[in-house]
Amino acid sequence: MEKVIELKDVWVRYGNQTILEGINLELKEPNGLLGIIGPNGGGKTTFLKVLLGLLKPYRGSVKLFGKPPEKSRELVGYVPQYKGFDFDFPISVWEVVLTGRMSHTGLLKNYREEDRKAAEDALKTVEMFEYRDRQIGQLSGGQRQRVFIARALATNPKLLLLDEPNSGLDPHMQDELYRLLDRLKHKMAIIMVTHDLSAVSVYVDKIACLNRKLHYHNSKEIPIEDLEATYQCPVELIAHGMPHRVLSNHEGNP
Ligand SMILES: Nc1ncnc2c1ncn2[C@@H]1O[C@H](COP(=O)(O)OP(=O)(O)OP(=O)(O)O)[C@@H](O)[C@H]1O
Repeated sequence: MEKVIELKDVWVRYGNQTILEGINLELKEPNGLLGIIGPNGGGKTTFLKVLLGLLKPYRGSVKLFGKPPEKSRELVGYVPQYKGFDFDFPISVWEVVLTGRMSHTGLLKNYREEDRKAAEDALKTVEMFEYRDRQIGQLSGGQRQRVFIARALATNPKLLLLDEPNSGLDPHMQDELYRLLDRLKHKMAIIMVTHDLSAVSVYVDKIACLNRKLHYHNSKEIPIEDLEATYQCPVELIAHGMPHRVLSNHEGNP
């Protein structure tokens, strides 16, 4: 079976600042949830952009499903951070999800029956179909996030990338989000970038830490040295009801 992701010695820089340094990552399983943690500015969003083919490494190779990212776009769903999004922008839930099909249709108004069906299925998957005629600005933060996930699901991706999907959500909404991801991860591979270290310890199947360099051991266990190298400070592990672990560090979690 084709590997979901294969990165070999990937280096990325902005100007003369190196952001990603010698990244190697192999993800073979077609499903499961990988959490990527790391400090602010550590390169997590940059890393996702490399997977999406939006940024080209100056060294190294990137393959998704055996192909370069620009040839595997339709297999990848992306839920970016929407922190700059103007929620007064007049667009309905239905239209947001349909934009997820735009690479298929070209123009939104020309969508076909299969686009309509894909958008409907995606909204049903995230349990938001009954909200399809609402304006996006009329939804709660958790509901919006579900709609954006539906948008990413509208192409039936085999890999779903989420950039801090829990940010700005209250604990109850976060819980619902993680339960949704828990369901989705049986159908696709998911990578979630997050600062929520306690959620990572509970919900993900595997963890990677990123701060310029990526530390990954194809497991949920991260050696304390890797955590300290990533956060560049002493890290304390707190037992939190076996078998989960919660990390405590300078970012104040939990
Ligand atoms: N377009 C850009 N041009 C120049 N530098 C950039 C650009 N985008 C990001 N950077 C820099 O690259 C570094 C990594 O940024 P990135 O957004 O990937 O980090 P991050 O780990 O996602 O951070 P956060 O957790 O705060 O979202 C930062 O120092 C940032 O200032």
